[in-house]
Amino acid sequence: MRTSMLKSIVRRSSVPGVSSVSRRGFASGSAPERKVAVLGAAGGIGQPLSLLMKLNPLVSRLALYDIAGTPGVAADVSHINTRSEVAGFAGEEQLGQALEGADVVIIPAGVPRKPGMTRDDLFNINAGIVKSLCTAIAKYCPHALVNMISNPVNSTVPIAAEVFKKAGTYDEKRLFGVTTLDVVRAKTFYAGKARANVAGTFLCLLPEVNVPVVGGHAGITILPLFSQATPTANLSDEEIEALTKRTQDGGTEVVEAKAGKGSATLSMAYAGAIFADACLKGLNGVPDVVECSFVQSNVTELPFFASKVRLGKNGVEEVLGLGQLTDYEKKGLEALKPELLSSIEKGIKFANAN
Ligand SMILES: NC(=O)c1ccc[n+]([C@@H]2O[C@H](COP(=O)([O-])OP(=O)(O)OC[C@H]3O[C@@H](n4cnc5c(N)ncnc54)[C@H](O)[C@@H]3O)[C@@H](O)[C@H]2O)c1
Ligand SMILES: O=C(O)C[C@H](O)C(=O)O
Repeated sequence: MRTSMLKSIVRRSSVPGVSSVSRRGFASGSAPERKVAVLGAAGGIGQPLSLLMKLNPLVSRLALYDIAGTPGVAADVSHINTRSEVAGFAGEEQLGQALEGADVVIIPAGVPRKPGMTRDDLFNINAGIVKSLCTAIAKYCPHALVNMISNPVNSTVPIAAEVFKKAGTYDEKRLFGVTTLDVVRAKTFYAGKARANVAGTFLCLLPEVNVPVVGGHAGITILPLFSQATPTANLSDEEIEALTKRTQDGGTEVVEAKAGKGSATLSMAYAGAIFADACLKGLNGVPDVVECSFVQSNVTELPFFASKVRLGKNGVEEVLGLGQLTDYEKKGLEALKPELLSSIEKGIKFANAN
């Protein structure tokens, strides 16, 4: 009775990008056991992200960790009648337990921006938080796929890589900077201009919008490739420029609208849930799972770079190239490199100095 009820709820789940796996071949009952840990689970992103991961039929165990507040979040989320068992962990002494056996660790821990700040202004606080969390990941779940959300992503991912290298656990295939929100924004803004269907549905015959976003995750380092957007649309240079700028400034648009009460949380939770779902699908052997992510890369001369990545049973299966760029995009690519490199180097230096 309980199992059939649960299956029907999972089938009915309508979170875009989350329920599709059960549609694509894994009945909830046959999906492998997967533990997901959310670090920073009591925060603005952490809470809705925990909810979305609870709705994901691919998750069998959900560990919610924060410095405080997680028992309440876990109790609340655990009453939702979906597959996963939920446990809350609060305080450093419980971090190991939260991480043990995790297949995917999602990190939205750290302070958000206020108006007037850049993401790099968060470095001083968030670098230390990420470093200590990654030290624990190296100890308790060295093979987990790590989805880094904490800003500045352009630096926190290199910090994580250095921590894992020092611990002897680094596997470049398992470390991801989550840039999915840039893609989500680019799709939304493009669909508005191109009058396309913003997200695929069963009932709509129009193709779903897709826009690759490459580079990094801050200001001009965010480079949407609207020349590769699908479905194609006949947009003017001015329209492409405006779309590019709006995508690059999407985070700031939310920070200013929230007027001191933080940055994007709900859209980020949605984006984080899509990316974690893609990681789980890859681990489970679903073919052709491709998402943009900030990973160790040879696509440019920079050691880390966001581009399309094929996900598989070991994490990154293939880092895909940039494809054909327009002159405008080539200019954007060259312009972003110095800033992105300096953020990467700042992260590496921090991890090795402290
Ligand atoms: N990658 C992206 O696209 C993206 C998008 C939005 C926000 N962010 C970033 O995500 C981070 C979190 O944003 P938010 O709005 O959820 O902030 P928030 O302040 O609402 O929540 C952060 C949570 O992290 C927790 N935390 C702090 N130190 C911790 C530690 N050592 N271990 C575990 N948890 C800890 C806090 O207790 C809090 O609950 C920020 O750095 C923000 O800039 C990234
Ligand atoms: O803008 C921020 O500070 C948060 C996040 O990186 C975003 O893009 O919304």
